[in-house]
Amino acid sequence: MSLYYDAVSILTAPSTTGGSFKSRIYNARNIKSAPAQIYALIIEASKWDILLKEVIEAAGILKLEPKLTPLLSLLLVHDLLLAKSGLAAKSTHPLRQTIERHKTRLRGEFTKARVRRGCATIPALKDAIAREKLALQGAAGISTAIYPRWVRVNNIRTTLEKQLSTTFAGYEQVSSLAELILPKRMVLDPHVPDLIAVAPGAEFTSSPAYKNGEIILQDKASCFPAYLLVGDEDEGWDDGGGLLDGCAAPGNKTTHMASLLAKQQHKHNKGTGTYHIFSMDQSPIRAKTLQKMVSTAGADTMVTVLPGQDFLALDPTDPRFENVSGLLLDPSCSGSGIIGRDDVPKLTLPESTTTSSSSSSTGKKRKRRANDEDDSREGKKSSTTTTTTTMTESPSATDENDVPVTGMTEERLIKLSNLQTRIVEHALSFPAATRVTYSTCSIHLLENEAVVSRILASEVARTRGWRVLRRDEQPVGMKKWVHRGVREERVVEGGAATGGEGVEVTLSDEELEGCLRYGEIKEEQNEVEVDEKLDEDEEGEDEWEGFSD
Ligand SMILES: C[S@@+](CC[C@H](N)C(=O)[O-])C[C@H]1O[C@@H](n2cnc3c(N)ncnc32)[C@H](O)[C@@H]1O
Repeated sequence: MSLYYDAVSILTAPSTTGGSFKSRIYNARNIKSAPAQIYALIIEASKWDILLKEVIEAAGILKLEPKLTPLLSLLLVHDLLLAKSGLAAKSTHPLRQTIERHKTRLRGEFTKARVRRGCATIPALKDAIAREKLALQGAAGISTAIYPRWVRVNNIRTTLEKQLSTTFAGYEQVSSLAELILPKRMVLDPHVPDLIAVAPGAEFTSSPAYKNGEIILQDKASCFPAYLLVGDEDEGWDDGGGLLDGCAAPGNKTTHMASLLAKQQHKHNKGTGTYHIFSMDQSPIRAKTLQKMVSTAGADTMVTVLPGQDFLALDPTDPRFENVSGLLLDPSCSGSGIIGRDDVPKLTLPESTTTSSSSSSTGKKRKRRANDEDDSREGKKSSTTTTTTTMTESPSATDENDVPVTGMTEERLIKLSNLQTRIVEHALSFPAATRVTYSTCSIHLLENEAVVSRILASEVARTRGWRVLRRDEQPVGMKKWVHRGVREERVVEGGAATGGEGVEVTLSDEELEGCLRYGEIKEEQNEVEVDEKLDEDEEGEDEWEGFSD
């Protein structure tokens, strides 16, 4: 039974720990059950919450069983009615017996709720509930479209055109993220090729395209580094050198690089062996996930995974790397940019005689920056930021991040910044390197622009003539991106991390243009203008566009 108590403890813990919802579970110290099991239970229960509330209230079990809390009852009833293997508890456990005393009633109410919605099957019912939830959120003024689900088409296995006529066949193409409030709508991203935004609740993990690696769920910000490095099919990577991903697990950016290369190769009729990618992670466990993702994406022939390899221990003069000309570095960071992603499910709970209804079960949402307006609508904005810098020689989240932000102090940020700087400096020393991207999912200047500034001042950068890539040299979609580097730390109100305020960098305007920030941005239709206009507009009101994995 600890599964249900563990899930309750995760959902009711104060949100001071930061990180994505998944990382909070994996980093929780007080749980006994498998983190994956807790995660799956909460995510699944959150998809059904409004129906479960209806069933539990109609069955009246909270009045009959005073030991059950609304949240506990919702999780238990979910498993009783919907989990393939039923309740995860011994038949003698008192909590299981409490629920099972009412199983006939609960099942009866569940059937009535299904029939009321005219659904013959459970999948049809699931769809109906997803639509009801979206409509309810819309009615409450919560724009779910601000947290779209991002789907990247994998050019190794398929094409955008094929996916539009299969996976997205029933989808209506709309032009702004705000219109994703209704299901079965999609936006083709104007910045990153082959990237599609859909409504946040959209489920793809059981689709053939997802299982076959034709589509990959990867947030927009996490797509910047590979695109900046590899570029478009017409003006992209053409120096024939190899690529290297130094901090690669779970593999989103490695597989994105492979996809971009595959597109270029198809277009120019080159064989898939033309380019090669070395991909590594110092964690042997995470490297297994990396290898799995590479294989699922069909990139085995393009990518060599070096499991458990510390990038800093890699010898740049090793003959294997003599042609490596592009390196992508996405090292461990504070993860502060994903702290506000609000991906902790908020469950609508059943009413008991003593408990008020529809309470949000989960921790508080992180506040936005002090100077943001309109904080009143829950989920309106988040402070998610990924910064990517591309450097040239005369360079994400899901669970990409592996450092919990718990107790993040300035001292800790400086340590991370030191390590990040060492990692990028090491990349700059590869003999054939001409381009390097560095990215974090941190909002802190210390981990972003300050790292760039330190790298530029390093000996290797000065002797080798490294500089930051100018905006006019960036791939087409990235030139249009509005948010660029900043000189001063942005103050984040109420954030768990405090470090870095007061820190400044002296990067030139041109160098800041090479640092792309992901965060609150303007509506996309304003971004198709010329660069100068975009710069002017940047000062204006901004709209949240998505979040990073
Ligand atoms: C933010 S995650 C990378 C996410 C990945 N780029 C993606 O897009 O899926 C950082 C990874 O860097 C790895 N890492 C940190 N320092 C490293 C080093 N010195 N050498 C190799 N891997 C390292 C960590 O184990 C972690 O898996």
